[in-house]
Amino acid sequence: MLRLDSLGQRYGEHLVLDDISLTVPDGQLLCVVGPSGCGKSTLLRTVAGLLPVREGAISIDGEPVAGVPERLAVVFQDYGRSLFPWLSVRENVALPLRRRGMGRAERRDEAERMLERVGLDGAGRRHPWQLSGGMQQRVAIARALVCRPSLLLMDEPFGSLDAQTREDLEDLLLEVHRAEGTTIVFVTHDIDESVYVGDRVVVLSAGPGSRVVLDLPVVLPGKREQIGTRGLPEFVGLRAEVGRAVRGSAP
Ligand SMILES: Nc1ncnc2c1ncn2[C@@H]1O[C@H](COP(=O)(O)OP(=O)(O)OP(=O)(O)O)[C@@H](O)[C@H]1O
Repeated sequence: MLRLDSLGQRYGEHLVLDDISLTVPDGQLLCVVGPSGCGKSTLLRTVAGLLPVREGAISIDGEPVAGVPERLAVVFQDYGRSLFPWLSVRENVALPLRRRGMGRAERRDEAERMLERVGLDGAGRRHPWQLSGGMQQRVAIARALVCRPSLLLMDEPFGSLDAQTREDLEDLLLEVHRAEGTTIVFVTHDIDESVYVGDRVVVLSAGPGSRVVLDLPVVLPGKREQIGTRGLPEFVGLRAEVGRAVRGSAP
């Protein structure tokens, strides 16, 4: 469980986040949306231990966050720079397992299992630069999940992909989330995307000093599916509610 208690964050004198309190239960996929510059990435960077906690507290499974937490993985938008071009796809995915002291054969098997999970079985011997952007982001997701993190942070992970690939990866994320049960905090600009992938959507107000202005559970009937789900009256209603909160909080 991830817990934020009255979290505040600033860059020098510039207050970015103010009094953010949230509890994310195990296995939840939480989406965070808000106007540009409101502090979504700052929130993720703080949870990831990349920025010191200035006010309030963060804990993961009851342990206060101080430095980069052990069982945490992060996927950024910029897949092109997140993979090592000189390593094969399989070696990229297996890399985090080295630090765990896992033997070579076991590392290879685990990497192959994750590649299969993200629909890239057979691509293990290729290099990242031989793959499309969408395939590279699948590799980044496989690498993030290979250590079975207790928390996965995703910062606009599909932001630079074309619409079709983006939809494919949203569905892949839902599938992997169902199978692995990982707790995920997913930052996106895209209101539709937040309602489509989220179990819950949190909207931050415009800065300086962003706060939570909406905390909405997403309950949709049936299995999510791109065309059908987005046409449901429940989906349309939730999207409008999130849209109003984002627009209402914009400067
Ligand atoms: N390293 C930094 N030093 C100083 N100010 C920063 C730094 N990083 C971000 N900021 C400022 O903090 C505020 C929040 O930035 P952040 O990137 O967290 O917002 P965001 O909601 O993720 O934005 P976007 O949606 O446009 O990606 C902005 O005003 C930004 O200019």
